[in-house]
Amino acid sequence: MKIEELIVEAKKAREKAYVPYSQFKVGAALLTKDGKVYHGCNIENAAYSVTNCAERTALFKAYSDGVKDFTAIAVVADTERPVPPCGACRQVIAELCPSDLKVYLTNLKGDIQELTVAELLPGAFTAEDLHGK
Ligand SMILES: O=c1ccn([C@H]2C[C@H](O)[C@@H](CO)O2)c(=O)[nH]1
Ligand SMILES: [Zn+2]
Repeated sequence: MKIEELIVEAKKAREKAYVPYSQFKVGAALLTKDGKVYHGCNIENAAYSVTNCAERTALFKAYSDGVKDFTAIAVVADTERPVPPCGACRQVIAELCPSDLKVYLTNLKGDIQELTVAELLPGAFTAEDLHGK
């Protein structure tokens, strides 16, 4: 699948966002090694802090289906610059995706920032830190 197609999928995911509090819709599209696409949107809550971001929704959907091998993730929002994932999502992406996985941050104007998971969260806290001696 071409990156442009994955970004179209992220825009479709964005339309499903549940955002009664911020009105800020975000979509994510996670491409698996088998060529399947998992959609994710942000899902807010009256108790604001339990909101789930689009990126984590997509990853958690895939993981809960037992799917763990990905080739790319695209994220889109109506932002001036390509939408930057929050710190929580960067940490979850760093845990569940390989460090060389391609991340495409985009916006509705068509700007695309391509980076790797390693670049998304340099110095991430990892399982090695937890268990290493
Ligand atoms: O990369 C991002 C940034 C923000 N949000 C969501 C969380 C919340 O619902 C809204 C405003 O922060 O946007 C995402 O889903 N992904
Ligand atoms: Zn987030």
